[in-house]
Amino acid sequence: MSVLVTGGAGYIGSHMVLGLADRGESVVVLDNLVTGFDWLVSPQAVLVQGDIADQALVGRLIAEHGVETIVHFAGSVVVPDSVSDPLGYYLNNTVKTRDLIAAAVAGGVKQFIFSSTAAVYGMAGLEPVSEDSLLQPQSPYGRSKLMSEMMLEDAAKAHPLRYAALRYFNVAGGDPSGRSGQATKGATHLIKVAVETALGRRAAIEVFGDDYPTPDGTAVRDYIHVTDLIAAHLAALDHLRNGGDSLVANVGYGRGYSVREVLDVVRRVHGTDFEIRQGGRRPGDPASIVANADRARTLLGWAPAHDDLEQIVGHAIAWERHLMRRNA
Ligand SMILES: NC(=O)c1ccc[n+]([C@@H]2O[C@H](COP(=O)([O-])OP(=O)(O)OC[C@H]3O[C@@H](n4cnc5c(N)ncnc54)[C@H](O)[C@@H]3O)[C@@H](O)[C@H]2O)c1
Ligand SMILES: O=c1ccn([C@@H]2O[C@H](COP(=O)(O)OP(=O)(O)O[C@H]3O[C@H](CO)[C@H](O)[C@H](O)[C@H]3O)[C@@H](O)[C@H]2O)c(=O)[nH]1
Repeated sequence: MSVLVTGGAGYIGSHMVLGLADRGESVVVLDNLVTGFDWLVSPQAVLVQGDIADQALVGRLIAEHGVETIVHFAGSVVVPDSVSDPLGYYLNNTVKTRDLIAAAVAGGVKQFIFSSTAAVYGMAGLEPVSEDSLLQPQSPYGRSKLMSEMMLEDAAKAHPLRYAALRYFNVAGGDPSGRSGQATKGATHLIKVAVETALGRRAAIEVFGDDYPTPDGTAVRDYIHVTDLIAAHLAALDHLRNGGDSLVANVGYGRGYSVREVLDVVRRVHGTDFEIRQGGRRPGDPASIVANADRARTLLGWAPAHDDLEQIVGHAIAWERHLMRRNA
């Protein structure tokens, strides 16, 4: 009995592989290595290089490894890129997820855990959003993920498949013992870019927009430590294995930080100043998104252990130093 992790060579997926392996689970990773890295995959897992849309391959992996659960991270993840290449995002995130779900149903997979996103809410306002808040994605990325949620909901009604769609807020940081982190080339995520700038790998960081209706005018997000996010996946896996119902759940801390506040924390934790340039708004960006994650806490028993922006940034810095030594 194995767990199939798609996108397991990527940032978040590689942490899931570690979380599963640490529990003694048998893990198969399917990843086409478009943005992932084979060296990020724990040697305790089997890595298969291939595409999630290859239904014959997925069917073979399910049969050969006795896969009962698929945890689906593979996808395209950059909000502004989805604005310039919507059809590419709908193909990789929606059409190919449909193929993967079809292979899961055909192969008799029992449980499916899906990487959804806070981007499904869109213009959320400053109040924390719960799962039944208005779904109004502002970007093709958010829409591509919402459509995947809808497909899962319908497939689960028609077939013996139960699922958890976890809506992640902004994931950051790295494995506390330094085994994985974000290695994405040309990364666009705020904490990764800020840490690269603090370590002198970029000349400056640009703040996208200072005229949002937020306390300091810069956009507000709910940053969650990747290890806490993985704990929510492991809790969702246990919930489904124990016969629990399908669910959609937010995974965030319920506390928002503005871009300026995040940059202050990076400066403080790293102990140096770096150049910050003020720029205009980035297409597809909502002003603020903060989670109400009561459902994950009550239904899954999820209890975060790293809810501390300084710790998140500290782990991101430690990982970045590791990458610099590795590439030296
Ligand atoms: N990073 C965040 O803050 C965040 C927030 C919400 C949701 N998510 C979701 O989490 C998931 C993982 O994101 P990440 O930050 O680890 O990104 P990532 O780019 O590091 O990981 C994605 C992985 O999927 C692989 N992949 C992409 N398309 C594939 C395909 N067609 N077939 C096989 N493999 C493929 C890539 O090679 C990569 O290893 C994504 O679905 C993303 O939408 C991320
Ligand atoms: O160099 C930068 C990078 C980012 N930002 C700002 O920082 C905030 C956070 O941006 P990120 O790119 O780090 O993250 P997003 O909120 O755009 O999106 C991330 O979180 C979402 C969920 O909230 C999605 O799921 C998505 O996959 C993931 O990339 C945004 O206001 C952005 O404009 C900057 O000002 N400068």
